[in-house]
Amino acid sequence: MSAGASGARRIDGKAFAAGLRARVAGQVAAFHQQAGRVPGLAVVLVGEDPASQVYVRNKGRETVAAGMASFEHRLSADTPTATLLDLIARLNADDRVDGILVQLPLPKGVDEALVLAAIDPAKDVDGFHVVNAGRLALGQPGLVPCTPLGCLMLLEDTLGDLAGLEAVVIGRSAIVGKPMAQLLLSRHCTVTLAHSRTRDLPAVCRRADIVVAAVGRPELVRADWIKPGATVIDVGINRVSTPDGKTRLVGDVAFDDVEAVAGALTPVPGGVGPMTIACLLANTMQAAEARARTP
Ligand SMILES: Nc1nc(=O)c2c([nH]1)NC[C@@H]1CN(c3ccc(C(=O)N[C@@H](CCC(=O)O)C(=O)O)cc3)C=[N+]21
Ligand SMILES: [Mg+2]
Repeated sequence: MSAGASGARRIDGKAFAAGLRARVAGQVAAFHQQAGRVPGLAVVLVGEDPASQVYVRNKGRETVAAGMASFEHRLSADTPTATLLDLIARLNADDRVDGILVQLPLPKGVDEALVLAAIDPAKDVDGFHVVNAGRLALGQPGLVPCTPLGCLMLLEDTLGDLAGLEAVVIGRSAIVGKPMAQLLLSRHCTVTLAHSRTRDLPAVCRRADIVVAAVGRPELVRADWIKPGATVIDVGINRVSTPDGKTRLVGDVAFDDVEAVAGALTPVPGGVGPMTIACLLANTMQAAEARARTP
């Protein structure tokens, strides 16, 4: 193979997500038959962050495409925490609503922890509530955060059984890194959760059969960090400026270099991002079925 030639399989998250959304759409149709209603997802957007507006629009479109009901609530950036808590209480009580997602980050001045704690854990399709985080930590069934769940699906589709593999997760956020580590542990990986204070991160990564990068640092992970043949999952979505004055999306992984060494890796875009939204729909379906069982 010539220098720089690609050795890695490109993991097609976009295609996998389309398949998952189609399977969810089938479950929605069956649920509609049995329950006489469709699952519903409420998305709450506070403020006018342009990236958040794009995500929320995409979520709404894909929710409807899967046959579910979509409820969007847009509030101004200066909305008091109490008003938001009031809305959450109404959504908790609304039987048409199976899933509630409050788009993060919330504007400064809103008490994020208080808002997330107010969501009924049975409707917490983001899996951010302490009850669902605790269930995941204890290995109990519950709602699992969408991004790490999507990463796990791609890993199992690529590698099959993950038992015994060395996994290094870079980034310890409550939304991705920590739940990712818990999920890999549940699949019997040997898990290292690395972060900004980790000593010799390249050497730690070189042990890994699986690297999940979730730090938000453009192209941090280089080719010489990767054991030949390893599977690399790139959670980063970084918008960077190019010399010609435009912007483009890059991940936390130096894709072109790592592609020559890795066994398989996800691109950005078209990797983990589409899986996040597909898993949100899957979680909403799961919440609807659980609520239908225990009204
Ligand atoms: N409560 C909450 N839950 C979230 O799940 C949540 C959130 N807040 N806040 C923002 C982040 C970000 N996020 C993404 C979802 C889809 C793509 C996605 O589909 N990306 C595409 C294209 C991206 C583009 O072109 O801009 C891709 O990677 O191929 C990206 C990012 C969900 N988030
Ligand atoms: Mg960190």
